[in-house]
Amino acid sequence: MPDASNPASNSAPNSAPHPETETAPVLALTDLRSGYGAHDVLNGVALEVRAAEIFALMGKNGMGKSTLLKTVLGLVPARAGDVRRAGVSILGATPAALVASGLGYAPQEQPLFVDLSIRDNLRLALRSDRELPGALERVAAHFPFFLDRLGQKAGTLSGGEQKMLILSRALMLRPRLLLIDEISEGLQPTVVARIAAALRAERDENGTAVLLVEQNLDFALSVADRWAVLKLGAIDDEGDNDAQARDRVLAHLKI
Ligand SMILES: Nc1ncnc2c1ncn2[C@@H]1O[C@H](COP(=O)(O)OP(=O)(O)OP(=O)(O)O)[C@@H](O)[C@H]1O
Repeated sequence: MPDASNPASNSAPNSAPHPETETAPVLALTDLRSGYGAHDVLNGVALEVRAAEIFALMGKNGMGKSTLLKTVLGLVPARAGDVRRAGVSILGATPAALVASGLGYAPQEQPLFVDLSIRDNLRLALRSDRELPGALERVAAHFPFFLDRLGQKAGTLSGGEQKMLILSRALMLRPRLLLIDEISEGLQPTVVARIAAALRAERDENGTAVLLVEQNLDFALSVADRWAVLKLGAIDDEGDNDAQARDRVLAHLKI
């Protein structure tokens, strides 16, 4: 039974990437609507993430950013619209199919097993221990210090190290598109800078696309190629990460 909160849980690090068409975006949302009970949260979101780009999604608290990621993953059911991954609709796809399509997810909630070691937290995302050496190689490329501490319990890691472990677990599965929910929350600047460096390297060296939900504007604009602001469940503004980006985003985030 795959773990629905972690679509990476049923995958192999070397699974073949989803066939990308030359023209289709890595992720395309059209008129996406979802919510909880009688409460509509997403009110018709249209968004495209392209190959090998980091796309930052920002917005004030409660505007629906996490709900958008969860709707892409099917954890919150879409009420209307479409979610297309490399041109193919993934609405209603199983967690295993989402992983096979190249999706990875680093959720905002701490999804680690605190009483298990770093090694076991990584192993749980793999189908077989045979895949562990390749997966650890991938982890070491970004956060080599984990290799010396594989036996340490995840619950004894610092907050920043736990975030790096969550990111490592998602990246070791070699996603084509990684969804990341507020990874910088509560972290000190040096840790945020390490995570930023890992994301840039992942994009530049492996062509991985990232949809980054963030409140930290400086971090988001230090890595993003493009950005959008979500307001009341719809995209209010979007653009390239150019000289005007910071002022434009700030204008939307002002109270
Ligand atoms: N499981 C749930 N059941 C009912 N309502 C929910 C649930 N999860 C979120 N909501 C509501 O949906 C709205 C959007 O929440 P969401 O977490 O997507 O916003 P967000 O933009 O990610 O906010 P934040 O930046 O504070 O995390 C909020 O009003 C929130 O209270």
